[in-house]
Amino acid sequence: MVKVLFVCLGNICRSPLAEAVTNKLLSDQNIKNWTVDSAATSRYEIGSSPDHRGLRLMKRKGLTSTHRARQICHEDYDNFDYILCMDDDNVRDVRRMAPRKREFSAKIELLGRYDREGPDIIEDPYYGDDRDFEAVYEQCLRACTNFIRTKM
Ligand SMILES: N#Cc1ccccc1-c1cc(NCCCN2CCCCC2)c2ccccc2n1
Repeated sequence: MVKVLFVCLGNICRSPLAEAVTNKLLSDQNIKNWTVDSAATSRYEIGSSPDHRGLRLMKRKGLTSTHRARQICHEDYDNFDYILCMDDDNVRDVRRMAPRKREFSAKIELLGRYDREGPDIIEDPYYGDDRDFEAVYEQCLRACTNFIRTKM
């Protein structure tokens, strides 16, 4: 049983895409006992569906998402084994928002570190276009594929 939380700034572009990619990879490999979720460091888009550009890309790739944006909370730090962030600002904010009083189980890492062919950082495509969302998808596909392989 692996429990992984993907995190980005608004939880409508990068992290719900990483969540959808991971769910598809697990389903295609008939791996059942994983928990996959995503969250935001900010409160910008709480309750929002994934960005329409991301939903369009998911449809093209045969992915689905019913996710609604939520902000990371203290329970996440013990409910998940891994909190995988998209960029260094996310890592900084996730560390800053962690519960102070106690140790917690989640390992906070950059998702891109699992992408051997690309950069460690998965850039925010919010002010970008479909090509930027495609680039985020390709990085997530490689990184999530390797993440699953190393945690099986
Ligand atoms: N901030 C930044 C930023 C900087 C560089 C590149 C992208 C972004 C950026 C901006 C967003 N919303 C616009 C600003 C939101 N308002 C900012 C001031 C407080 C009230 C809210 C995003 C929303 C969802 C997901 C990712 C986003 N990413």
